[in-house]
Amino acid sequence: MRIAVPNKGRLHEPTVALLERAGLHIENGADRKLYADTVDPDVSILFARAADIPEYVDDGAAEVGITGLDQVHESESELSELLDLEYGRCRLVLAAPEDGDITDPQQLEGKKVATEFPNIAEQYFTAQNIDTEIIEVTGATELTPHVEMADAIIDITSTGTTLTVNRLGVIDEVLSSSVRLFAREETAGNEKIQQLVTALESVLAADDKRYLMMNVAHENLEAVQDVIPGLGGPTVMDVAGSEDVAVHAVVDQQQVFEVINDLKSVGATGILVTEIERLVE
Ligand SMILES: Nc1ncnc2c1ncn2[C@@H]1O[C@H](COP(=O)(O)OP(=O)(O)OP(=O)(O)O)[C@@H](O)[C@H]1O
Ligand SMILES: O=P(O)(O)OC[C@H]1O[C@H](OP(=O)(O)OP(=O)(O)O)[C@H](O)[C@@H]1O
Ligand SMILES: [Mg+2]
Repeated sequence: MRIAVPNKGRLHEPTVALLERAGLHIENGADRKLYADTVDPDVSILFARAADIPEYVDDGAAEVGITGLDQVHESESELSELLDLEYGRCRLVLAAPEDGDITDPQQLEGKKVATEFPNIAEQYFTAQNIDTEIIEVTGATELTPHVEMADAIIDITSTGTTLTVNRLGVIDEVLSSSVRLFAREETAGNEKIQQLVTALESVLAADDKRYLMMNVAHENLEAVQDVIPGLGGPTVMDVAGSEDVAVHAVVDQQQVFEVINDLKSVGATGILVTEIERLVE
């Protein structure tokens, strides 16, 4: 199985880190190398531009791809989404100069819209019966309304800083995006692909969980068990040479603060909180 992964840019590192956590250590990938093996002899990695990855999968050069949903839509290929990997979160928005008159997409009839996403833009305006001229650029789209190249843009925003410093306001949201794992429809059910889905899911499931370990005197055990929400009951183990027991439990990250306070008040001691690599349910 070949996995197409962004070769550079902001999606490269988190994608490699995710695959590593999922157990697919990359073996002989050197800087600028576009192909690498993994510890699994059946899995290799192709490094490609984020925008080209849907094409690699559609053409069969790779069985699965990891890139932004925006890129999958822009490619107009019919691919199956297998998993939302939840990073690279951004929005594709229609934006226009803050001090201009354009406040509604309908006002763009007969006007120019600059974008790195011409297919998405075309679909967006066609669906609303608005006839616009799409101007394709490959970056720095926010400049175009200020040099009379365009009346509005469709571009990515995440923190909103780039729009603000370029005095552009959001008129509409075109697409909400994050990084996805996808495959061709006909191969999506393959065993190896499903194993990859399970491995990546286990990393995502572990992300918002924490592992708690603590010592508890026998007489406090029941109170401690009442306090731990956990995935099923906590694990209770004898501690050699001690009257105490060790209690281990998995809890939601958001609950850790409250649970620790509760545990302390019912007599738990030596409380440890650790991150979890993977959680296979
Ligand atoms: N500001 C952002 N915040 C979050 N995600 C983003 C942002 N910009 C882009 N992305 C996501 O990353 C993907 C890749 O973006 P892009 O192709 O622009 O590469 P890059 O990482 O920005 O590198 P470069 O623009 O230098 O080539 C986009 O398709 C989108 O899914
Ligand atoms: O809302 P913000 O956090 O400011 O992010 C949005 C900016 O990030 C991306 O640009 P990038 O840095 O990838 O440069 P590019 O235009 O060359 O792709 C995107 O094209 C926006 O310009
Ligand atoms: Mg970019």
